[in-house]
Amino acid sequence: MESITFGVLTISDTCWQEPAKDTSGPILRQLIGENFANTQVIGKIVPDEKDLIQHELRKWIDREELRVILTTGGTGFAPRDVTPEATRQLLDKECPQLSMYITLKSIKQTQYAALSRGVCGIAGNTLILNFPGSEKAVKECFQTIRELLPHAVHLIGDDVSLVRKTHEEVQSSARQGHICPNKTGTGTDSDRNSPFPMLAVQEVLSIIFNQVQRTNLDNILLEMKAPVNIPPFRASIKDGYAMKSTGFSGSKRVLGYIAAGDVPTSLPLAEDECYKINTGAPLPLEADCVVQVEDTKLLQLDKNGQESLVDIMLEPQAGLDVRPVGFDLSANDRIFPALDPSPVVVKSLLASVGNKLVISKPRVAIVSTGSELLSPRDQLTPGKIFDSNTTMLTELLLYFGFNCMHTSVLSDNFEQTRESLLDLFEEVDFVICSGGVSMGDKDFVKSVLEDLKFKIHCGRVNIKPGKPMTFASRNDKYFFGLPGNPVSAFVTFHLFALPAIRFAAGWDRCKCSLPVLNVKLLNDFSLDSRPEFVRASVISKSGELYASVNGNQISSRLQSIVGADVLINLPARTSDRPLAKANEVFPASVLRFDFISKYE
Ligand SMILES: Nc1nc2c(c(=O)[nH]1)N[C@H]1C(S)=C(S)[C@@H](COP(=O)(O)OP(=O)(O)OC[C@H]3O[C@@H](n4cnc5c(N)ncnc54)[C@H](O)[C@@H]3O)O[C@H]1N2
Ligand code: MOO
Ligand SMILES: [Mg+2]
Repeated sequence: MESITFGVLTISDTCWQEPAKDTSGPILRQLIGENFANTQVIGKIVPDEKDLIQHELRKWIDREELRVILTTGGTGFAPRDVTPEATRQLLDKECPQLSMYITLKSIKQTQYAALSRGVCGIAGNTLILNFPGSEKAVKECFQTIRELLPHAVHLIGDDVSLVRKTHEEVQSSARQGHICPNKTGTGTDSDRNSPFPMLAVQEVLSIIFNQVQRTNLDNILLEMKAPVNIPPFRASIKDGYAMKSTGFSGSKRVLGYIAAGDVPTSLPLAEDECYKINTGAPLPLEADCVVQVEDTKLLQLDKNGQESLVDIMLEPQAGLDVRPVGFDLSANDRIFPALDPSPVVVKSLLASVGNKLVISKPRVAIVSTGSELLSPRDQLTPGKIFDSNTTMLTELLLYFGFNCMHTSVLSDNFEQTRESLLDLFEEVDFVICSGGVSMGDKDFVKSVLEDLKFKIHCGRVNIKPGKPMTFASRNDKYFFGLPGNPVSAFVTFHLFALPAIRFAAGWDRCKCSLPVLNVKLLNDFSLDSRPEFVRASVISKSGELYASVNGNQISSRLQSIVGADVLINLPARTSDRPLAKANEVFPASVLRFDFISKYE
């Protein structure tokens, strides 16, 4: 076991309401970090609610790599103090001597330690210790058990042989450098090549769609019935005059004016009378048609300057320019005639029937890795570059209607990457990471994934750019390791990450990938040994779509996405076909809604 993961659970109504008041949790996390090198710590705050405490404890107990849980708070005599009761129910084995030891040591400091009811025990392969809530108490309790923890953890893991090794490891303050995950420095030539086969694009996509759990939007949306009629009243379609169609054309007295938003009038209406009415306004109960104002003539104004007599110059027909109740959508009909996950469609249709349902979207985090990265707001320093991937990927998510919940920029460091991913996956479903997935000595991403027990379904794809694209998952958590090269990240986001997120959001599989249409090459283009996704602008010439390649396609040159309307899907070079010729037709993936740059 390379490292011990701790969970620190603050149990307190007050801290739940105001997290800033939680000082004991952070102190414990700090003490763990200071005393145990090579460990990860995650923290959480829950109120003094038994089921919420147990929910969080169960989540952590189930995490294979999480071996120690320290709770602080809720161990006293107060009515809301339920931590021991919540904990005890989850234990496979109680460790009363451990809690007694803690109490005996604490009692030397204060007799009030006798009023703490905290329990210690083992659940699965996790050791759980209840500490009191005060800062002083957690410091004392931590000091009491510090020495015991590594042995206890390995005894639980039933691997006593590791106790000594772990003891040195866990006690040593020196951080252990990780040897190159690709072992290229070990001299054994076997590791001079990637162990991951280069998979075809379609194969990667079918793996993705088989792995990613799709939100069943169909059930949610297609089963929804309209709670109201649209329109809820007989509504005028035009600005004009509401009347009885049996009254024929000719002059009619104007009884009043009905604006949109007015309540329908139930006053009697003779055949030679009418109401002035606006579009969207409710018809008077006795009217059955509307003649638009263009088909009338004003004959008279009353002394207040209001219309009093009009000439209806069109023969009125029953139902003319009237939307009957429920005409657009009647109550109990399905709101969605078909599945369309576009937020514009879903949200506006739900709004139209006053439904407040919020369809949650997949939670996504963006991670950029690379010790060379600087924030675009920093000053450039030697050996560094500005991080453009974080901005690009965040903007791409936004462009496609998804939100980025977290962004983080990590240096090329195994532990830091591991800890960050562990924390992020507590909060999100997808991590879209760039960098550190190829053959480099500090390309830790794949080995971190393995360490976190993620299954790497794809470690390389047979495409250019984007070859080292990595897709991994663990239960319902999904990880995309896009290559660090900005254009590789751009292309692989579109080809793999976006379809996966859309699928998780409930999109139909056929709509998840970018739409593909045929384009004609404007100029010759030499083919690569890998199938290539070339950035190109589209010109519509007499109804035909031509694609003009956007300059040098090297995967580091972000400028190639300028004006990129499509990615031309070019085949790999073969001996008898080294060149894609001008006017040849190729499929192209459409990158944006406005994908025609020029009309000629
Ligand atoms: N020996 C081999 N070397 C490389 C191979 C290979 O097969 N054998 N693959 C090449 C290909 S193809 C690609 S793509 C890159 C991808 O490598 P990584 O995913 O490990 O990316 P990094 O090495 O971290 O960075 C690559 C490149 O991109 C720059 N970068 C990284 N992050 C950002 C960012 N956030 N913003 C802007 N630029 C970024 C980084 O500085 C590097 O220049 O591997 C090839 N190598
Ligand atoms: O796969 Mo890389 O993106 O060609 O450089
Ligand atoms: Mg690299």
